[in-house]
Amino acid sequence: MKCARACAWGGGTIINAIATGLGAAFPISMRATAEVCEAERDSVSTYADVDMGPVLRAVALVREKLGLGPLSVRIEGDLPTAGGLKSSSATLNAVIRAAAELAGVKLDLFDAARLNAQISREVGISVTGAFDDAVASAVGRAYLTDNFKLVVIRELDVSGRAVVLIPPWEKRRHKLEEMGALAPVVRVAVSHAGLGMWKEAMLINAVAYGYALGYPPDPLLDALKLGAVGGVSGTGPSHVFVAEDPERLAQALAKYGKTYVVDIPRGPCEA
Ligand SMILES: Nc1ncnc2c1ncn2[C@@H]1O[C@H](COP(=O)(O)OP(=O)(O)OP(=O)(O)O)[C@@H](O)[C@H]1O
Ligand SMILES: O=C(O)C1=C[C@@H](O)[C@@H](O)[C@H](O)C1
Repeated sequence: MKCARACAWGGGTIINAIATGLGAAFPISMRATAEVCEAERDSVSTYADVDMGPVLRAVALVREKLGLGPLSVRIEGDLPTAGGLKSSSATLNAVIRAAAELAGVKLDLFDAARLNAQISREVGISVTGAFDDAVASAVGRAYLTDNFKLVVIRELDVSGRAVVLIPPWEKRRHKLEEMGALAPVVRVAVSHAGLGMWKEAMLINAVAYGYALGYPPDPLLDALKLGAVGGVSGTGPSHVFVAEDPERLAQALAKYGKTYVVDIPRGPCEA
């Protein structure tokens, strides 16, 4: 039986696309790796404690699109599935890249992300398709994207290191009406990102979505006081901050939950 392996990055939010359809994300150096093998029937195993229904449906769609038979998929990695860290985008990117190799299909990383967005909408693991997350995860760079048109608007120059905070708060992704109500503010973030001003965009986004989703503002305020930028990632509860002195910030935020210092990759994940 032939097998292939590929990996993809998790990520953090600059602008959550749920309110406007336009979003931006950057990669973080936590990954999901997929080993995909020809098999007698579809199966998926993973390191994560997640509902396997959506990923199984996604694998069936990936192999249909690539003209493959049944697949056994094993997902490994260090990317937490706490919510907000783009674990579904990374998992699906890793599966798509490995399956494409198995099928002998040359798939450009942006096209892999497009397929990811189409499938993630179809199986219901994202609202907009999360093309912003999928591109950052596959290409390993930060971009502003239009998730409905599946186009990249521009690259954003995000580099250095980041702090991931995973607080013990429940997910609030069902608050679609609240997120939509903040669209006028999120459009201001999009205007800034369009000019390359991603730090301003990230702060406006964090304040808007933090408010709409009702997360406590304390981690964001503490991070701002220490000169970092960031806030809630996606719909949370994870928060992500880009910081000059990430060790100091991680220490300051440890009272809110688990913290990790991560790199911001500058290229695709290599398995
Ligand atoms: N590490 C993983 N291994 C296998 N399947 C996964 C993994 N992460 C996500 N999935 C699949 O995607 C579905 C949605 O997961 P989840 O909502 O936690 O994604 P997420 O990307 O972490 O969330 P967010 O969009 O908030 O960052 C899961 O039910 C599962 O089917
Ligand atoms: O479900 C979605 O469409 C999205 C979820 C979050 O990750 C967002 O950050 C992303 O921009 C869009």
